[in-house]
Amino acid sequence: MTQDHGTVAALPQEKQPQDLTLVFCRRRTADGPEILLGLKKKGFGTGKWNGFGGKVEAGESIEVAAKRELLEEAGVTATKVAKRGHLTFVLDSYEHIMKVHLYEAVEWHGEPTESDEMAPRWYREDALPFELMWADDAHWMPLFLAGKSFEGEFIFKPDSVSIDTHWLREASFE
Ligand SMILES: Nc1nc2c([nH]c(=O)n2[C@H]2C[C@H](O)[C@@H](COP(=O)(O)OP(=O)(O)OP(=O)(O)O)O2)c(=O)[nH]1
Repeated sequence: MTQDHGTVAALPQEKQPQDLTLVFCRRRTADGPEILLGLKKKGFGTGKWNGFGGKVEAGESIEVAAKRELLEEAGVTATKVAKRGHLTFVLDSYEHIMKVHLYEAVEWHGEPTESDEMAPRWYREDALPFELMWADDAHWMPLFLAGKSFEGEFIFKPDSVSIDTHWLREASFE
């Protein structure tokens, strides 16, 4: 099935969408730009390096949820975030269709601190551990690091690890 934006497969009808957030902080150093990742210690995606985020709670705006998860998981307070991505993930191992709202923390403060969910660490942006991250990240992270905004859809193989089909394009969220 083909849709107007190039979708390569029909989404499974039996799954309901669920909104989640994902936030990245960046900093400039003498060695070049760095991005804050966290090693997920428990729950979905344990053992992977990722930005900080989680499920949007009932009655909560997506942006408020993004800031809350960053504070809960990394001890960092974002006073200004900018939406940079809208990604749909479909995995056999997850009961919902994931609608991940991806943000860059434009203004933030606080020293990243380990929580019970994530162990934070700064990575040079030219040396990211893609082999220890979700498979889709290698597709869209170059756009993120280049300052672009984007949307896309990733349908995983039955192993929930590798990607079966996907589309990705630049987008605007202003
Ligand atoms: N980079 C990347 N992030 C992903 C992918 N799939 C995926 O769920 N995420 C992100 C979105 C969320 O930030 C996080 C999953 O949320 P979570 O299960 O930790 O949510 P939560 O904190 O509310 O969890 P919990 O306390 O209720 O267990 O992982 C992916 O393929 N790539």
